Amino acid sequence: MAVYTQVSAEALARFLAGFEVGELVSAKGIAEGVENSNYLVETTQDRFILTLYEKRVSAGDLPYFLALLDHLAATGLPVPPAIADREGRAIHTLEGRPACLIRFLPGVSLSHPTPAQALAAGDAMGAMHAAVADFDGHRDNSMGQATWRPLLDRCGASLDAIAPGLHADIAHVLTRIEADWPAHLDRCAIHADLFPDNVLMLGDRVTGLIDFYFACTDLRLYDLAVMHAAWSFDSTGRDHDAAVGDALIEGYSRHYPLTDDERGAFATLAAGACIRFTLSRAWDWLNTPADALVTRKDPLAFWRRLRVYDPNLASLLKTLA
Ligand SMILES: Nc1ncnc2c1ncn2[C@@H]1O[C@H](COP(=O)(O)OP(=O)(O)OP(=O)(O)O)[C@@H](O)[C@H]1O
Ligand SMILES: N[C@@H](CCO)C(=O)O
Repeated sequence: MAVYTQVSAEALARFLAGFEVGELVSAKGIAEGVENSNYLVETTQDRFILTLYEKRVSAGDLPYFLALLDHLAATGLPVPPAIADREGRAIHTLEGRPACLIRFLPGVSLSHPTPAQALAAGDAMGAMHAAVADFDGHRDNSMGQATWRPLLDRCGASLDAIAPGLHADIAHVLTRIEADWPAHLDRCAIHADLFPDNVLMLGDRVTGLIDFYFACTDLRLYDLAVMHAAWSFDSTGRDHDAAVGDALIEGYSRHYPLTDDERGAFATLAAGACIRFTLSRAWDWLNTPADALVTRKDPLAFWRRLRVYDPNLASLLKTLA
């Protein structure tokens, strides 16, 4: 589960007293997620999400994330803005961590999206990219393509404890991706982590896009490639559901039809997404104490997806053959 920082009832009641949100009724740690500590907070007026930002979110980036959320919310997209306190401040410190009180959105995140749900989610991503056309915030991608080689080096030979030969295999694939990376494609503010657990839905309707804490300026189509890799496989990365992947692209294409150039680059972008999540998960796998209150995610689940995005290369790798 992801509650790294415990918040006492007393500290939470004091914190909420600074807002016009009513009195604390209950607070529960939320099990989902690996990055930040999240609580579902109920007051006499409403429900909220309290997020305490942990390892990968730096306090200095919060103004960018909150400005992006405000911008998207103002265009009518279902994203949760942070609530300002009586003095107009949305960014706080609680139990020593940067913290925000966030509007609660209805809906549930799906474990097994259908093509109809993927169509709606792809459409929502397209609408989000259209909505940032006049957003002037900028943030470099702290987990972007240029960071993968240094992260691979930091993980080092320990990767072979996850699967023998993994370090050499990732290095090999990364060399190919670096050579083919389509850096000339359009850039804009992207979500960069729009997994099924970051999309809330009711039936086939998107009711929330959440967890913008990797948002950054990067290739627009890389966002769709991350989504494709995250949505159209089972949790082990072995089974690919092409209908879900196609539906995502179809929904997205209502806003931005893919050009031939973009179609040609898509597999490289998706293979890049596989590397990004293999490496971040591997880093966590190797560096999270076994008794931590968080479920480590399997790095190989993203690595296996390469069999779909680059079957020829995958067949040459010791860890995938
Ligand atoms: N604004 C919101 N409205 C309703 N539920 C929310 C909201 N924000 C977060 N949640 C709930 O909290 C869970 C964890 O939130 P979130 O995905 O932001 O955590 P995280 O640790 O950053 O996760 P990740 O591992 O995906 O990066 C979500 O799956 C969802 O159930
Ligand atoms: N969505 C990511 C966690 C954020 O880096 C994963 O599933 O690995």
